Amino acid sequence: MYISPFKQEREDEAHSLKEQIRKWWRNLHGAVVGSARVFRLVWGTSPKLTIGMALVTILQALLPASTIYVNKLLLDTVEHAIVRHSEIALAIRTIIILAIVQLLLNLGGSLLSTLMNIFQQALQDRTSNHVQYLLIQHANTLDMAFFERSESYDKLHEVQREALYRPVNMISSTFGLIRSLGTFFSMVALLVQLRWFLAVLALLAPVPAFISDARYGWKGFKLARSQSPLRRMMYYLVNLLTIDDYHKEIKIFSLGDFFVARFKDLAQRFMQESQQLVTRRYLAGFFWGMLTTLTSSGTFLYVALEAIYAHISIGDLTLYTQAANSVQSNFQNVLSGLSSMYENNLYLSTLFEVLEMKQEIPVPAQPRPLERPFTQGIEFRNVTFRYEGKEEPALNNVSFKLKAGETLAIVGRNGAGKTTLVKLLTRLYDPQEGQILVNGHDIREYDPEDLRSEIGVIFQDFVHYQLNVQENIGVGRLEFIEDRVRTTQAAEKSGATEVVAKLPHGFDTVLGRWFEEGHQLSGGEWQKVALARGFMRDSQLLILDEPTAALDAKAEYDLFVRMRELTLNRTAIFISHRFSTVRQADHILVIERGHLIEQGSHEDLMTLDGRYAELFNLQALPYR
Ligand SMILES: Nc1ncnc2c1ncn2[C@@H]1O[C@H](COP(=O)(O)OP(=O)(O)OP(=O)(O)O)[C@@H](O)[C@H]1O
Repeated sequence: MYISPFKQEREDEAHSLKEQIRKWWRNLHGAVVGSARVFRLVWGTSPKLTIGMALVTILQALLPASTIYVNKLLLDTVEHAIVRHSEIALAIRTIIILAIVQLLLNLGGSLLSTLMNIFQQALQDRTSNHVQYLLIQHANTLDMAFFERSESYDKLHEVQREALYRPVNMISSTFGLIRSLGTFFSMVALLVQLRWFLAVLALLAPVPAFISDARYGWKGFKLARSQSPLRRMMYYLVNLLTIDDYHKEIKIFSLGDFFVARFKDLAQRFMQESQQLVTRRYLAGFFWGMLTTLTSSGTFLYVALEAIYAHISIGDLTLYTQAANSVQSNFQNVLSGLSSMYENNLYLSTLFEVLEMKQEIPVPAQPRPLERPFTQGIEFRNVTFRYEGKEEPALNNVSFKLKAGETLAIVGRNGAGKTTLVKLLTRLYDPQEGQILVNGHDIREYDPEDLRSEIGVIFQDFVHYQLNVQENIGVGRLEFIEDRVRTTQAAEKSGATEVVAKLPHGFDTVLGRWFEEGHQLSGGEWQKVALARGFMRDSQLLILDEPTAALDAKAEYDLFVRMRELTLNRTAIFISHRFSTVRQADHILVIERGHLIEQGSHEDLMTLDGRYAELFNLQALPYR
């Protein structure tokens, strides 16, 4: 059967209209539910300020109708006095009283808007701090996998950009809505007394403008979402050019202009897309707004004619025109309040989405306590792990055992899967297949926090905390963050003592360049400080991911002399590309593209004459 494309289009339109209405309803419902959630959030920030705002709103709602009514009374009194000269004295007294009431109402109005500004600003600051607090507190409970998804960054970025001010916006639009509704109904009551049909007209005129505005609000949100990666890239470029860590390389490779040009390019694209939408939004607003203006002018003309024919008084005329204008503008406020609630709700739904995300690594209901000391070491049983979105496993069917108190070295080329093994052992991820046992039990039986507290890890890309040395080392064990004796001991173990000795305020020197009087360290010095952090813990398992990569030959030698003592009776794992380090381990794993291809002691592996022997000889070659 042939279906005319036009008919099809109309059917599509009808279908989409139905869909649209359904969507509208859903969105309106969402906005109301959303506003309840936001209200709880803002209330949680400051109940007093929220109540203050609510009270001011109610008073503000009733003010315009009162002012207009007093105006009417004033004009009617004047008209009476002009017509009937005999009652002039009484009229003057009434006018003075009414003028005082009007003055008080005006002063009251200014006072209320001043109070509103104060409450709103105070609530705004508190709420954005509160939201930021909730956000970092929640982010702290999320897993590594969450932080590795680009859409997580988009959402976090959107939340940081929008969700800090939107809750108070939402509340003020809700209160604004209540205020407009209050004023609106009081005005309608005034208006209906005179001519009901003008009230209806005033009601209907702003509807198209509202529909158009809400539609553009939705489009704006969709655009902001789709532009999120673009914005993040811009943000990243700003970071590249403003953070000291990157500056050196950018200067030497003369990359500055290149990145600035890229930023400019992106900014232009970004501006073009969003400006087009903003222009269309305001033009549509202007166009539909004209309808309201026309209605308002028509009303005025009609009422003026009614006054000329003496169907209504002069007081009625002013009441009528002011009330009609006010009904229109307040109805428009109600509708745009709804549309802005809806828009705010879209952005805030991302905040709640992030806040509702749950930790994916399951924690057992009744975790098994970890024994001290470990008696059974570590075992990987047929462990296979794939990163999200990757086909090839980063670790494929890996099995090995390590006795308690032994040292293990892991070698392999870049990207072989060494760090991944450590991440699995510390439960930053769970393997898809196989089991990891610590002290004879699957690590999933332990509380991840307990497990991690028994492990001291220093990753290859450790954090350069822009804090003082004491804290940089102390964060290794928070309960002793201020304990100078312990941090000094840890620094001795890692070789950081000589670094500290050179600093102007010793342990109290702030490291890095971000804060005032910050002192920058060299790569190897930072590594010694980070290592000290690892030694702060009296953990049963020490893991060092390329601990000597940034150390000079003497520092590396010293560290390993100490390491023997330090790891005595303690299980230790280190990842290293330096075979002088690796050969000292009790057990060595050779990993290649996720597979464990060889394992044993240095002597075993040299006798085997396989990949380990090949790599070892390759590294030894230049020294022969
Ligand atoms: N977060 C991640 N998401 C997806 N893939 C990852 C992630 N981290 C690592 N990979 C991939 O997993 C593989 C193993 O990475 P891993 O970091 O374990 O290697 P590595 O042996 O420690 O390398 P290197 O010696 O360079 O530090 C690599 O192919 C890497 O691209």
